[in-house]
Formats: sequence, C-alpha cells, structure tokens
Amino acid sequence: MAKATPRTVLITGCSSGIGLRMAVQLAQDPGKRFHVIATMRDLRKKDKLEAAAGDTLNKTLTIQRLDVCNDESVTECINSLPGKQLDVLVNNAGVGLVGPVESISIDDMKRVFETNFFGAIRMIKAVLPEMKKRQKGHIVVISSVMGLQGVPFNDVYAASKFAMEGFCESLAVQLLKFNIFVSMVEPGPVNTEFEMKLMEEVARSEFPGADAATVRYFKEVYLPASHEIFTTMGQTPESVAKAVVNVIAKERPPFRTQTNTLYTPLVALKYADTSGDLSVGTYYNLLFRFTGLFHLSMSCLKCITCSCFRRRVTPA
Ligand SMILES: NC(=O)C1=CN([C@@H]2O[C@H](COP(=O)(O)OP(=O)(O)OC[C@H]3O[C@@H](n4cnc5c(N)ncnc54)[C@H](OP(=O)(O)O)[C@@H]3O)[C@@H](O)[C@H]2O)C=CC1
Ligand SMILES: CC1=C(/C=C/C(C)=C/C=C/C(C)=C/C=O)C(C)(C)CCC1
Repeated sequence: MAKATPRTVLITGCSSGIGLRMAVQLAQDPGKRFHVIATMRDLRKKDKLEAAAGDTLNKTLTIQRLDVCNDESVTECINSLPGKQLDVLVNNAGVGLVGPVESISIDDMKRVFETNFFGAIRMIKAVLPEMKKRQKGHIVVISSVMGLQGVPFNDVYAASKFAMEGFCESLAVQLLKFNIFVSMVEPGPVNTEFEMKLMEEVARSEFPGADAATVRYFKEVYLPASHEIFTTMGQTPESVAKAVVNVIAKERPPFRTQTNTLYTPLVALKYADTSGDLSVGTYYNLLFRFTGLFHLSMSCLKCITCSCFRRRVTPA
C-alpha cells in the first residue's frame, strides 16, 4: 500500500522549551508521518533547534521566521507554504507574568494578551480559510492548567489562558461542521526557560504601587512555594511534547488533554464544588496556612495522585 503523504505541522515559538521539543519529536517520527515547519520570531536563536533536529533538518523539519504578534510576519510565513496549506497548527508561543497586580503596568498586561491570546488568534484566523475550504485540519493550543484554574500572583497570565480556553471552546463546535478539530493541551509546571525568564523579571522589579505586606507574601510565601511546585511536580518539556504528539497522531483528537496527573486534583476541585469555595479555600490553605508544612502537603498530594497509587486501586 502507498505511504500516506506526511502531514504539514506548523509550530510557533520553537526557539526553546516545549516548542523546540515538539518540533524535534514530530520530525523524528519513526513513521515519517509529519513535515514540521518550526517557527521562531528571532532566527538568531535557531542554533539550539538545529542541533537538536540533527539530520532531520531541511528534511522533515524546516525553520522559518514567525512573530505571532506581527500581521506581516504571519502572512509572509503562511504564504510561503505550498498552496498556503497546513494540516496542523500548534499555537505554542507564549509568555508568563507574575507578581502583585498593583505593580504591573497595563502595557505589560497587554503584552501578555498580545502574545498568548491575540497571537494565537492571529494564527488561527490565518489558517482557517484554507482548512475550511479543504474541510480538514487540526488546531492545537498549548494552554495551561492556569487556563482552567487560577493561581495566586499569576492573575494576568491565567486570564490570558482562560481567554484562550473560552475562545476555543466556542470555536471548536462550529469547526466540527468543517471536519476541523481543536485540541487544548493543559500542562502544569514544566521545567523550561519559562520559570527562569519570570524569575529574571521578578529580580529586576521593585514592585511599585504594591503594599509591603503583599510584596512580602509574594516574595516570602509564593515564590518559594512556586519553586517547590516546579521541583516536585514539574514535567520535562519532552514529556509534554510526547503528549502533544499523541494528540496530533489521533484520528479523532480530544478537545482537552491535561499532561500532569499530579496537578489534575487541584483543577478538579472547582468541578467538585460549584460555589468555587472549595478551590479558593484549598489554594488559600496550601499557600498561607500550611506554608510550614508545604513540603509535606505537596508530598501528600503527590502520594495521593501518583500513578503507583492508582495502579494499586486499578482492578487487575
Ligand atoms: N513552562 C511551563 O511551566 C508552562 C508553559 N506553558 C505554555 O507552554 C508554551 C511554551 O512555553 P515554554 O516552552 O515553557 O517556555 P519558553 O519560554 O521556553 O518558550 C516560549 C516560546 O515562545 C516564544 N515566543 C514568545 N513570544 C513570541 C512571539 N511574539 N512570536 C513567536 N514566538 C514567541 C519564545 O521565543 P523567544 O525565545 O524569541 O522569546 C519561545 O520560543 C507557552 O504558551 C506557555 O504559556 C503551559 C503550562 C506550563
Ligand atoms: C499548586 C499550588 C501553587 C502553585 C502552582 C503553580 C506555581 C503552578 C504553575 C503552573 C504553571 C507554571 C503553568 C504554566 O502555564 C501555590 C500557589 C504555590 C500554592 C497552592 C498550590
């Protein structure tokens, strides 16, 4: 039987982290099912991807410039594709933002929405006409657990991911009529440059406009706890990439995929109590009341939700 033509997959934000790993895993697919257009806004950063891509470079993986915040850049990149056609779009490019809201300028907040929300929508708008014409396509969004459940001091970042979730939940229904699938991938903390970039910004800020108590809660309570979460629960970008490859490979891809089972119970709290008090109260307790016991409570959480525990309760 003749081999199927590889599907063209365009990924945004491939200079580092999850984007880079997704690009490489798809390009190295043993069945050669994909041709990857790995994009980044600054081609001076392409060395790391080139090295990781190895001999797939310019075979199953090509690198192109694309800034999701720039109309011309997006048009130029899409127009350069044969027939302007794309089978899978992976919206991965994203930026974080942490800190007390009082100290964050509206311009900085807008920058987060420009990338995480409008950037992804700019991409979706650019590929939809062709996908609809061909009645075929898959749009993947690297959302976050913070697109489902807020986390203190991440208010604006969480809002940008919630916005994406609402947008895609609405769009997915209409697109099914055109045989186009939408998939949200929701990782918990992932050990990429993401956290380091945030910590660099935090180190530079003097938190203008925020009161001393809030700054103290942020620096002395939230930051160490958050670091602990990345250490105890953080996934590798490779494992998130693997989850995305599985989603892309499915004939009927799921709408939602959480990649970190350790984090799932924290998200589930809001569905267990529709008043929302259970999740707000639990986050409050974890952050402010059990701070001394934080390490222990995280270990308990890990124990309750880890896969070895599940294995014991699954019938043989
Ligand atoms: N790390 C984590 O804990 C989690 C991350 N996520 C999400 O995963 C995605 C990838 O993040 P991750 O790999 O961790 O972080 P990285 O910081 O390693 O990667 C982010 C990527 O986005 C790119 N990017 C930023 N702005 C633009 C833009 N305007 N146009 C094109 N590319 C851009 C960056 O490029 P450049 O190098 O030029 O800045 C970089 O390649 C993001 O959407 C993030 O929100 C979700 C859950 C958890
Ligand atoms: C779970 C939890 C916390 C931190 C969660 C963090 C830091 C999650 C990070 C998720 C990321 C980085 C998603 C990216 O999109 C707190 C508030 C410390 C204490 C309460 C319980």
